[in-house]
Parts: sequence; structure tokens; C-alpha cells
Amino acid sequence: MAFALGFVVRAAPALAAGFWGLLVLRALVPAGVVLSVGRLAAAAAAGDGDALARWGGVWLGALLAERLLDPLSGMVEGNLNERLTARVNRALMEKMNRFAGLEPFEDAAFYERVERLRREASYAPMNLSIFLGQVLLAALTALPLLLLVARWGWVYPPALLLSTLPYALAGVRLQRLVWETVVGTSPEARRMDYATGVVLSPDLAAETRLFASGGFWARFYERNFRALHARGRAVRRREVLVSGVYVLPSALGLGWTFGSVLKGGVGVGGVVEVTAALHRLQAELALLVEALGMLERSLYYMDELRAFLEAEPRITGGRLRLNPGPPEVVFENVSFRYPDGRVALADVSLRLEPGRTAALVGENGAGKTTFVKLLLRYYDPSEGRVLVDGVDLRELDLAAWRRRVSAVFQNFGRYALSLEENVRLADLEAREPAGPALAQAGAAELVSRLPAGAVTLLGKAFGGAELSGGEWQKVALARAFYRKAKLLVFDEPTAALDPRSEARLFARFAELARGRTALLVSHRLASVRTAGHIFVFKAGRLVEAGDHGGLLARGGEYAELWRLQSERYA
Ligand SMILES: Nc1ncnc2c1ncn2[C@@H]1O[C@H](COP(=O)(O)OP(=O)(O)OP(=O)(O)O)[C@@H](O)[C@H]1O
Repeated sequence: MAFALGFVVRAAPALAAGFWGLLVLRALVPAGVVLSVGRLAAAAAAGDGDALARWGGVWLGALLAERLLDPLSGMVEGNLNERLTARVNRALMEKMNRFAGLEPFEDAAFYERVERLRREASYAPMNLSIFLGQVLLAALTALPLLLLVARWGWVYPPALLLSTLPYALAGVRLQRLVWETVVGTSPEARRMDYATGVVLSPDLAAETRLFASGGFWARFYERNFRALHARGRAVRRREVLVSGVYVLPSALGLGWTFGSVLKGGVGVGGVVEVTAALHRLQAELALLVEALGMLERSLYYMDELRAFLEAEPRITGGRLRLNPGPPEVVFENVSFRYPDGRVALADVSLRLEPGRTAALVGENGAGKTTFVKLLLRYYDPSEGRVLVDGVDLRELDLAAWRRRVSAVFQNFGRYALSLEENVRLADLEAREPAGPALAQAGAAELVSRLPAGAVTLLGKAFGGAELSGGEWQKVALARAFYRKAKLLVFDEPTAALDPRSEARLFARFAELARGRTALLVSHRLASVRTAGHIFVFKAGRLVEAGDHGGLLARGGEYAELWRLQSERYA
């Protein structure tokens, strides 16, 4: 609760203060109305014209205040909510950016939590302020009403509260049940979300149409919906039952108070006052119970948020900075298991010579991409060491190390930014234009074809120009070249390129990689045959190393892969 409150206050201190201040004012109004109505009735019965005018003024003032305060607090609430949502999203981004490794994306439970926090960011913290407001408003409204009732006997307020207690406890417990069984966290709700996501995804539209799998996903959705809905109905039935059963004691409390007060003889004004007060009080107490349940749900979100914000990144950088030349990288008996226990690299030892180009080849799942992930320290080895210029990678200043590296990954980014920005994203401090890097990537022609050249907005997200798969890959290559890095890592950099573009790139590669250490990852052996060192991986192990000629002569795994590939062309 302290965290949640602190979060709201820090998001917008002035707005939060205004919100609570208005709340107190709004809470006083109903008591004012009740009091003035009672006094009006008494004045009317006694024929007291002065009192009638006085209490009539109070009554009108209270009504007017209610009309004015409601929109005002609505405005403050709206502003506060926007600030809160932005603060949550900012906190999510800042925290995620602090994870230098990839572990938050690999841990399914953790990632699911992040996704949920993001999905609910636009309403859950807002709900917190709304329901916290409602709880406080109902409590604050009930308080003066209870004080009014107390004027007829101090026993009445505790009696009323006690009789409401069973209903309150059951109501809050039930809200928790609703949250756990029906709301977005249940597996069914997540599967429903997944199914709609598939059918509405532009990336999957071609496949779902060709394979006519849209109906499958609709049925998938339906099955999960039915399960969820059945549980939802059961919970709601219980809700009605609980309200019916537990409302009895509070009705008895009300009835007893009402009867006892009237028996005492309170006059006309008193009758009107006690009737109005009890009527309003039971409404406020019911509201309080409901809001408490909803508040608990919102606090659950804030607990999740807190747990996420307090999670400590596993990969943290050291302090050492090395000279910024082309690095020497040595893998020393490196093994690696993914968090799910799967062994992806087993006892790998190899050396990338500074200023030379090396290549990793091997079948699908051989461990090539995993090797790259360790090289860039997205993970630390389970065993062994990765040495850069003789120093353990874990001791290096991680940001400084990554600034020495540039890469094209298999799943490269396609950003809804201009072409120029897509490239310059690799080095936001550099002042050079993107043109030369685009030319190096073979994308000069693409620039001239786009309606606004390099400043053309790309991607469909905001209505920009869509590129072909190969064109996007050229943009990713340009991005990699734009950064003046000393280690280039290209993981399947030409998978989407046409043969001419691919041939051109590799013809220029030696020149592009001059003065840099470079690592090419590919199963297309023709692309890597010129590399000085070729490392052949199989099932997570380094099984051969050498140059193209040497590996062919050896007649092992590489020679076999080469034969299979060249046979297809022959
Ligand atoms: N995030 C992950 N969690 C668990 N296992 C993984 C993960 N990523 C990869 N693996 C497993 O690790 C092994 C090596 O995968 P890796 O991606 O390194 O192969 P690769 O040689 O790059 O394959 P490809 O040529 O298909 O890209 C595979 O068996 C794969 O299933």
C-alpha cells in the first residue's frame, strides 16, 4: 500500500494533493444535505421562517457544491490518470533497459508478468487512484453520517459497522476470487488473447488465409471462452448469493438502529434526518465494500509492478575499458545451458584473431546464434570464459564493450521511422549522414526509389512505405555499417537478399571489414568460404576448424555440408 500510494504521489504530487483535497470536500456534502434536510423539516414543523431560510440556503449550497465538485474532481482525476499511466510505462521501459542481458525475455513467467503490466498499464494504476478515491470518499462520507447518527446514541455507529462487517469481508474475498478466476491473468484469457492476436496479425494474414486456419483460431478462442465464461458465471452466482446472505446482518443492524432511535422520540426533523442518514449510510457502506474489493485488485497490480521494479538484472557490467582497436576474442572451454536446462554449447574453445574475418557454420540448432549471444554478453557462460584482449568479458564495462561491436541479427529490427533514422539508430551521437552506410549495404538504389528519399517514413505502423524483406535486410546491414565498430557480427546477414545483392556484398566484404575483427554466421557455405578461419559447429560442439581448402581436404563435416550444397547447384 505504501508503495502504491508513493507511486501515485510521485507521479504528480500537486494533482494527487488536489485529488485528495477535493475528495474531502465531496465527502462533506452528503452529511450537509442530510443535516439540512432534517433541520428544514424541523423548521417547517415549528413554523420557523428564519431557520427555514437559513437551512434552505445550506441545502441549496450543498447541492450546488456537489454539482461543481464532481466535474472538477473528474478533471483532476483524468489528468492524474494520464500522468500515472505514463509513469508506469516509463518505469517499465527504464527498468527493461537496465537489463543488459536477455534473461527477462527468456524467463516465461517473468516475461508474462512484464507483458501483463504493459497491457494493464492504461487502466490498472488509474483504477488504483479511482478505487482508492472511492474507498476514501465512501469512508469519509460515512464518517460524518456516523457522527450524525451518534448524536442519538454512541452505540449506533459501532453496531452499524459491526453488522456490515460480514458483508465487507465476504465481498472483498469474492473480488479476489473474481480476479483470480476470470480476469486477464487466467490461462484461458491469455489463450483467447493469443487467438485474436493471430487472426488480426498482418504478418500472419497470408498463412491464415492460405491454410484457412482462421476458423481453427476462432474455435480455439471459443473453447477457452466457454471454459472462462462457465467459471465467470459460477463466481457471479456466488456474488449474488453472498450479497443476499451477508446483507441480512447489516439490514438487521440498520433496522435495529432505526427502530431504537425512533422509539426515543426525535421529532419530525429527527425522523427525516435519521431516515436520510441511514439511507445514505447504507449506500456508502455498500460502496465502500465494493471499492475495497476493487482496490485490492489494483493493489495486486501494484504489487506485481513493485516485484518487477525490484528484480535485479543478472548481467551487470564490470569497470574495465580496453583500447578501442579490433578485439581478439577467445572462447575458453565455454559451455552454455539455457535457463530451461537445454545445453546449446558444450566445451567450445576457439580464437577470433584481431582484424581478421572468421565464420561459424553448422546445421540448424548447432549453437551458432548462442555463440553470438555469449560474445555480446547477453548471457554469461555456464562454464568456461570468454576473453576479450585477454580479459574476462565479465570484467569489462559492458556498454563500452558493446560500443565496439556492430551486428546484424537474424531477427533484425524494422522500425517505423524514416529510412535515415532506421540507419542512424545504430549510433545516435554520430553526425554523419546515412548515405554512405546505405551505399555499403547496397541500398543506394532503394533511397532513390522512395518518394521522399532517405527521409521517407518506413513501415506500416504509422502509414509509412513498406519494404520487401530483402530491402529491410539491406537497411539492417546499413545500420550495422553506420556504427564505426571494431567487431562486426553478421548472423545470416544475406538470408533475404537476392543472389546479385548477396554476391555484391560478399565481394566488398573484405574491404568493409578492413581493420575490424569480423564474424560471419551462416549455413550458406559459399558465403563464408573466403573467411580466414571457419569454425564448424555440430550439436553445440566445435567439431572442425580451418580454412575452406583445408576443411575440404579433411573430408569431415564441412566437406560433407559443402558437397550437399554444391550438388544442388551442379
Ligand atoms: N531461448 C532458448 N531457450 C532454450 N533453448 C534454446 C533457446 N534458443 C535456442 N535454444 C536451443 O539451443 C540450441 C542452439 O540454438 P541456436 O539458436 O544457437 O542454433 P543456431 O546454430 O543458430 O541455429 P540456426 O541455424 O537454426 O539459426 C538449439 O537446440 C535450440 O533449440
